[in-house]
Amino acid sequence: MSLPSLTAQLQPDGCYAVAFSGGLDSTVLLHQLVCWQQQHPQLRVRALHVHHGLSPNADSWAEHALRICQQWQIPCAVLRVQVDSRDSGIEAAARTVRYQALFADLQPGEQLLTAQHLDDQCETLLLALKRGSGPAGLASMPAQRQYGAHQHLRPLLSVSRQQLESYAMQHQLSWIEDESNADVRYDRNFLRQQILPLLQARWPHFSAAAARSAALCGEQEQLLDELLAEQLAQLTDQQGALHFPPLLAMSEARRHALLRRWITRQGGAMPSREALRRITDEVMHCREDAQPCLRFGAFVLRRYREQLFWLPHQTSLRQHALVWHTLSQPLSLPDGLGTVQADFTTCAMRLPAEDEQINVRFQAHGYYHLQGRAGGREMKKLWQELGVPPWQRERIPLIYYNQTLMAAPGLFITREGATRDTAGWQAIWSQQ
Ligand SMILES: Nc1ncnc2c1ncn2[C@@H]1O[C@H](COP(=O)(O)OP(=O)(O)OP(=O)(O)O)[C@@H](O)[C@H]1O
Repeated sequence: MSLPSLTAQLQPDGCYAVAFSGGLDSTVLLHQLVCWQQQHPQLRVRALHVHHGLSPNADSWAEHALRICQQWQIPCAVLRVQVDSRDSGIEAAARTVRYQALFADLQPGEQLLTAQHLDDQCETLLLALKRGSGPAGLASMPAQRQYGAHQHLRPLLSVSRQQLESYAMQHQLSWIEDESNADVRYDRNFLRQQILPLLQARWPHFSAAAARSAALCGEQEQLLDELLAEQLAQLTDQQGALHFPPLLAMSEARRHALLRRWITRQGGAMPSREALRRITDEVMHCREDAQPCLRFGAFVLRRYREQLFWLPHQTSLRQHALVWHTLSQPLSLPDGLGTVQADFTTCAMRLPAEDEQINVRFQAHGYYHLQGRAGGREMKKLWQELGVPPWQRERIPLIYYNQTLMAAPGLFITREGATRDTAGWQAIWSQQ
């Protein structure tokens, strides 16, 4: 079998890492690259095998991958991962960690190749139909996508499994069969073993036609992406918050299209129609002071004033109190909040007295006078004036001397914390 698709998609002087499971598809892909490299010695190819540790055979698969690569004189790395299937099914969890490991191992300028084929694409489309997906889901797998700084290509997407098998026979390739592929309790295997053969027997071009439908859906989605990109950029601020009032004047279709793109850009999964309706009804239309919060897996959607926020699920740090013993050393904050450190080149806050201990807490109540402002205010009012959303108020490090609030780094200094002489410091909060 000749594979024009490979040479059409790849560069003869490119730098490629093949995700090599040792199964039929990736064995054919790797073999083609090895042959192609003989004609184009500048082509750089290596193999990456992910060891999931899920099957008792995982070690022997890794050994097989290494053996084949040694035979073909291709560098091969085995990447060991741990699959945690608590949040999603085992297949989805394995896929997530697999791609994380593969992309993390890529070198600058290297592109990732995976070997999904036409029948995989057809199965993906049928699975998307089963879930009731919209055009983005029905678009199935793109032949090419950008992932961070790297390209991910699927050069065999238009090649059928039967073609791959003939190629493997012709070149006497050996490959491994994952025993779990026979288990029809998995939806994909059920389609592969029991449904697709029936469809193919009746309509031999079914997979190719389904893949064409997927590509057409992908094209529509891309067009919408392009048409909506400018408007989405105008509505989104640098932190990713979405200014939503204009969405309420739009048709439902346009509002949903913008919300979907905003959510996926923030790292969320594609929301259902029902979820989008709830966002409109329960979050955008609710009373301003209602503090709505919708949970989506590991994320929450919140509203503050006229903006929507898509945030990782975060805990309140109200109960935390840390003692800052040595000002010359940065103080590490809990829950990935970074550090606070002292800057003695700026004289903003007074230094603590002998009997005052510096501590950092994450809550404040009561009435305060701030430096540089006339009159005092309730803490709640101060946060409102500063435009700090309620959920952030319990995650901002506050500097206290004993029981008295002195400052919120970068936001304010209280009258008690202000310095009246030339000695002093300021607290800097670094959130990396
Ligand atoms: N253990 C592995 N090590 C390296 N690459 C792998 C491994 N498993 C799968 N791959 C790569 O991913 C491709 C798709 O494999 P498979 O069809 O089993 O994945 P999947 O779980 O259905 O998910 P997806 O198709 O979305 O990646 C393979 O052709 C191969 O390139």
